[in-house]
Amino acid sequence: MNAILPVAVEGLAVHLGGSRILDDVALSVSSGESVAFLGANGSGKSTLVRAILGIVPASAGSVELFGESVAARRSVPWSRIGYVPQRVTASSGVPATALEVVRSGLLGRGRLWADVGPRAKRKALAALSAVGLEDRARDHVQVFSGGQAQRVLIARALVREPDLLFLDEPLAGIDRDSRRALASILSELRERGTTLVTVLHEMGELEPIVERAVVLEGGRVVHDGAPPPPPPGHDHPEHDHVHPHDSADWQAHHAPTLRMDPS
Ligand SMILES: Nc1ncnc2c1ncn2[C@@H]1O[C@H](COP(=O)(O)OP(=O)(O)OP(=O)(O)O)[C@@H](O)[C@H]1O
Repeated sequence: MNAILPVAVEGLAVHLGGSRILDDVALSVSSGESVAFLGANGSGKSTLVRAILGIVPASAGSVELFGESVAARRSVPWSRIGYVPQRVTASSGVPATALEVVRSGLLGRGRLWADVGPRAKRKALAALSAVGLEDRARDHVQVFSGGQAQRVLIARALVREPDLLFLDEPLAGIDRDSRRALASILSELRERGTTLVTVLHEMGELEPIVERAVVLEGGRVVHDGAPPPPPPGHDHPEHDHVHPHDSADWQAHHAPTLRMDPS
C-alpha cells in the first residue's frame, strides 16, 4: 500500500502577468523529509510554494497535499500545514502583540475545534517560548527587529503543530544568532518527524538539516537529489564546529520542548 505523500506535484505550470513562471514541474515530498527549493533570484521558488499551497492558480498540472487536490481547497487538511511566508512584517500597521499574532495561527476556516480562551493562550505562549520570545509576548510586533518578527511568524506556524511546514527564505535578513536559532528549531522539528519544505538562496546554517535539494532554473526543475556542495571557499566554518543546539545564547535557557499542547 502506498503511503499518502504530504506533497505530490505533477506537470505543474503557472502563468502570471502573461509570463510562464513555472513549467512542467514534478516532485513529491515524503513524510518526514526535509527538502530545500534552491535557485537564483526569480527562478520560481516562491511561486512554486505558493502554487503548492493554492495561493496562485495552476494553469496546468496538479498539486496534492496529503492526497487531496489543492484545487478542491475544502478537502485539504489545512490544520496539518504551516506556512511562513517570505519576510513580511508580522502585522500590517495594526498594533498587535506577539501573543496576538501567534494566537491568530489557531484561527482558520474549517477549524471547528478552533482553540479559544486560556488553552489558546497557553499554546501561543509555548510557541513563543519555542522561538525564544516568551518574555516579549505582550510587546507590539511593530517594535521588533527583523529577526524577532521572523520568529513571531515561525511561532504562528508552529502553534498549529503542523505535520508539514513550508518556510520561504527564512534566513533572509536575520543575524547569525537568529539563523542558528532557526536551524536549532528546525532540527528539533525534524527529529519529531515534521516534513519540511524550505525555500533558500543558499543553505547556510540550514545545511545540516537539508537532505534533498530541488533546484529551479527559469521555472523548471534542473536538479532533484543530494544537496549541491557549498561553493568553493565557502565552507561555513561556524557550523562545521557548532551543533545548532549549542548555538545562540537564548537556546540555552529556552532549549524548549516544541510540544505546543499544554495538556
Ligand atoms: N504576481 C506576479 N505577476 C507577474 N510576475 C510574477 C508574479 N509573481 C512572481 N512573478 C515573477 O515570477 C518570477 C519568479 O518569481 P519568484 O518570486 O517565484 O522567484 P524566486 O525564485 O522565489 O525569487 P527570489 O529568490 O528573488 O525570491 C519572477 O520573474 C517574478 O518577477
